[in-house]
Amino acid sequence: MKVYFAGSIRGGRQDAELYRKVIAVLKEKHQVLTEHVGDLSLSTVEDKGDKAIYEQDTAWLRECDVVVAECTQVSLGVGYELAYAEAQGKKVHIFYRPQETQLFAMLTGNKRFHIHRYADESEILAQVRNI
Ligand SMILES: O=c1[nH]c(=O)n([C@H]2C[C@H](O)[C@@H](COP(=O)(O)O)O2)cc1CO
Repeated sequence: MKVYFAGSIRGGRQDAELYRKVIAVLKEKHQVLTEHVGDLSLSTVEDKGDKAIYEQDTAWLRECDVVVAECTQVSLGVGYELAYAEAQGKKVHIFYRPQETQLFAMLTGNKRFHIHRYADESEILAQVRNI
């Protein structure tokens, strides 16, 4: 499948190393369209231009088969992507660590989203292997 992985960039890069590992697991079976989200050297300031980022990412959201989002680190960009994916009728998996954040009702209350709670890295990697 073509996977759109969503994770915080300008919202904060505290989990960037985890995103990299999740993407590596996804790549064992799937094509990941957004590998840059797990790039530890990714700049959070505009380089290729925000318009280009928006146009590329929304094109990938239309192209993908499934969206996988890690939402522990709050990101408006990821929230926007989730709503865009829902409007496109895409399957959406959302992962978060409940011990660190109370996820938003607009996500956990949406029965079209598949919500996965996990405690640590080994748990999310095992869950992602089942996608
Ligand atoms: O440089 C970027 N490249 C990019 O692809 N994005 C997309 C992919 C991420 O899943 C999401 C992160 O949003 P934010 O930057 O608001 O945390 O937005 C976001 C940015 C920066 O906002």
